[in-house]
Amino acid sequence: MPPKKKTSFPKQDIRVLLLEGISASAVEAFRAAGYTQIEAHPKALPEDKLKERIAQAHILGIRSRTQLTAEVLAEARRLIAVGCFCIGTNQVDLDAAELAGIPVFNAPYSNTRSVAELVVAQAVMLMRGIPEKNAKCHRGIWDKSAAGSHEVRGKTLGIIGYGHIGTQVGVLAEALGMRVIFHDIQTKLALGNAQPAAGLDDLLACADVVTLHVPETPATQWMIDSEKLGLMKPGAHLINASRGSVVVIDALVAALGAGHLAGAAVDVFPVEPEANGPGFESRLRGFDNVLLTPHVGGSTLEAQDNIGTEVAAKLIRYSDNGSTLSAVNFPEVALPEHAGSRRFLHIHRNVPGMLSQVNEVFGRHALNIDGQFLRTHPKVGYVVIDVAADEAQAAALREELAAIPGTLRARVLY
Ligand SMILES: NC(=O)C1=CN([C@@H]2O[C@H](COP(=O)(O)OP(=O)(O)OC[C@H]3O[C@@H](n4cnc5c(N)ncnc54)[C@H](O)[C@@H]3O)[C@@H](O)[C@H]2O)C=CC1
Ligand SMILES: O=C(O)C(=O)COP(=O)(O)O
Repeated sequence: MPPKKKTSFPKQDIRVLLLEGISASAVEAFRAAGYTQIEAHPKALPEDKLKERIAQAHILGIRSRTQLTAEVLAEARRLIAVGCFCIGTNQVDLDAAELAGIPVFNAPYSNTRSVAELVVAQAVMLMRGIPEKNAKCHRGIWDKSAAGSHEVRGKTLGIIGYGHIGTQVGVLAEALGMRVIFHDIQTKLALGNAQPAAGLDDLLACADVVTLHVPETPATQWMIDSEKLGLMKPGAHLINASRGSVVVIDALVAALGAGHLAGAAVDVFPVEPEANGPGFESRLRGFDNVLLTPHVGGSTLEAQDNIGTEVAAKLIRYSDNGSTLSAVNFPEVALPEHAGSRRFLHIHRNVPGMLSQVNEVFGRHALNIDGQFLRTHPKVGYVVIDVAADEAQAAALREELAAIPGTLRARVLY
């Protein structure tokens, strides 16, 4: 018996393009779900190549490096969904993707713990002056001394951005005996004994170690500049594993150069190299008291394996079933299975009269609707209709749905 046809064209024609060394667990998940055309690249693609390849892809997987601008998305004529195999989605023009009818998914928690573990370890290393001592040992210099070296126990950790990662960092830091204060733009439930700071400036003035866990937004861009660094306690440490655009590097260089800060750990940079190998430039290079890491906060095998499975599952569910639950830019529809009926997906501009035009199409064919699910965002609507239609009717219906003015995408699943 031929396999049940789930999509408007056979699964073996759906092209999945995975960039930036996405875990093999994602490839396995797609294969297990019957997808055969999976192309996986170990690196990001340069923009011209990306435009060329995105034009052919139906499903695209990226990490934090690939910039999906409106210009790049304009080439994505066949693309049905994007998976960010990471937490941040700032690398995607989410509005442009939505207006093109493309839902974007991510893995909001899969690498949270990996980042938190690294940050807590960095806090310990910085407070002990280990980066400098390590560098000296490598140069053959023995510098056994307690000067400037402190336990973290009893010291204050200031967390800016008390979300998933920030709270985990706080819990782990308290286990080491640190006093935790935080600043967030939203009111947050404080875990353990953590306390909200009176404000950002207050946090900066009180903390021995400041760690950043905000997303990249217009408000967080260059948020830590020379003025904010100047508010930090003399001899304090800064950790940035959020986004490179949050800290003004020249200001950090000045604060370290002047000895105002005792050290820093930086995992993310305003400009990051496209690929592994030589080519990393930063004014922070050469400071013995600065821990530099190549954006590896979330790069553990455990996290990458989980992310591969999680985001692939969301993409497969959307491709097979139409569910957009947990999409970051799209009307969210949680859909039941639809055995016995064909499923039509209609993504459209959210303008008056759209639903009645969609229903008219089914009315013309005198078909009963088994189920209908609608969610809208201000600019985009997503309606899913289950109907017992035969193959020929389904093809005709899809054409008619696609012809409704304002349609962004029309697909049939069964
Ligand atoms: N270095 C790495 O490899 C990784 C970096 N990240 C970065 O970490 C960021 C945070 O991740 P999560 O904790 O999962 O995000 P989240 O969304 O759970 O938490 C972010 C928190 O920041 C707060 N916030 C937003 N704007 C703010 C502002 N202007 N001032 C103060 N607080 C503000 C939010 O209200 C929220 O509570 C991600 O957006 C990503 O950029 C995430 C994973 C790995
Ligand atoms: O999850 C995130 O937001 C990260 O920054 C990790 O990005 P990556 O998958 O390592 O490119």
